[in-house]
Amino acid sequence: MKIEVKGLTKRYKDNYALNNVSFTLDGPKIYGLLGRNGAGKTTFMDILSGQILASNGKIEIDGEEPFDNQKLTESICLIKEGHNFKKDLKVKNVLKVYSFFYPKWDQELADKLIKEYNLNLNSKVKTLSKGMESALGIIVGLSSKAPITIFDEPYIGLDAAARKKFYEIMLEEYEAEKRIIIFSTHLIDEVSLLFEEVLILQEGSLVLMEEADMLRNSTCAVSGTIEEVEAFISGKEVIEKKQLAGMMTAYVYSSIQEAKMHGLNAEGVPIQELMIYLTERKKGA
Ligand SMILES: Nc1ncnc2c1ncn2[C@@H]1O[C@H](COP(=O)(O)OP(=O)(O)OP(=O)(O)O)[C@@H](O)[C@H]1O
Repeated sequence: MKIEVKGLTKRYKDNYALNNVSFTLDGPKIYGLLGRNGAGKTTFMDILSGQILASNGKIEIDGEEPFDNQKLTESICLIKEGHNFKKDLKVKNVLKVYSFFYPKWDQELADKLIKEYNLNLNSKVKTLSKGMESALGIIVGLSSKAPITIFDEPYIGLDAAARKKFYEIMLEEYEAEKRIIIFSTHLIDEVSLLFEEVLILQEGSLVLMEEADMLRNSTCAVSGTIEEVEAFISGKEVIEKKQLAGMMTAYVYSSIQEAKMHGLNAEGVPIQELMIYLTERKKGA
């Protein structure tokens, strides 16, 4: 499916949650949607999933707008942190409701994940712990097999092992059947290796949209003595530099290969650092 975002604007009184944002997500990929608090990520995902209307501009999914369009929303599954399910429903009934709604629902996968996450089908949602409720959201999101699956901080309360399991299963399922997965999170370092393309929002504007591999190849973390590193980064765009005991590490726009040719230690820059740098720079601009 193709998602075209055209001049998308959402205004709450004088506050622009999204301000004339345009981009296209073309085809199945795992997209990382990143940004600081209040950047407009949830607003974008709510408009995309047909839950709220834009103030101006629009989103078209294969040429159709999602708001009030049930046929289209059967292809979109949005899982948010908490607040996904009616509290009085039992787990098995939650699964039933979603299995009716999503035409490509995969019951076998749902059954497998219920076991993986140790959920009791007869428990009511209101009796689940935060982590268990998040697990149920993850189960619904993955089992929906919706061609556009959106996870908005889906794992509040889930421990590190349970999150790792989620990433593994998500990747397995994605490899088995590709779809558009939009993943928004503040735990960027944990999950960034899964991203194929990264979008960064800041104060309602898009500040970066780039293939993750391209980002990894065009930036690097170099370390060595202060003199060596200073000489290498001179004239280059520097993201950040730190000194410790006569040594320096700098995050810089340059390839790992180039840094290594200068005899420096070099590795990739964490996408989280890049996000902080780009959003700070935008603020100060
Ligand atoms: N219903 C609303 N009424 C008024 N303002 C809103 C509403 N929803 C969002 N906003 C404002 O729009 C801006 C963007 O909010 P949004 O929730 O989209 O950001 P976010 O990037 O998802 O943030 P976070 O990472 O903190 O979840 C914020 O300034 C927020 O206060």
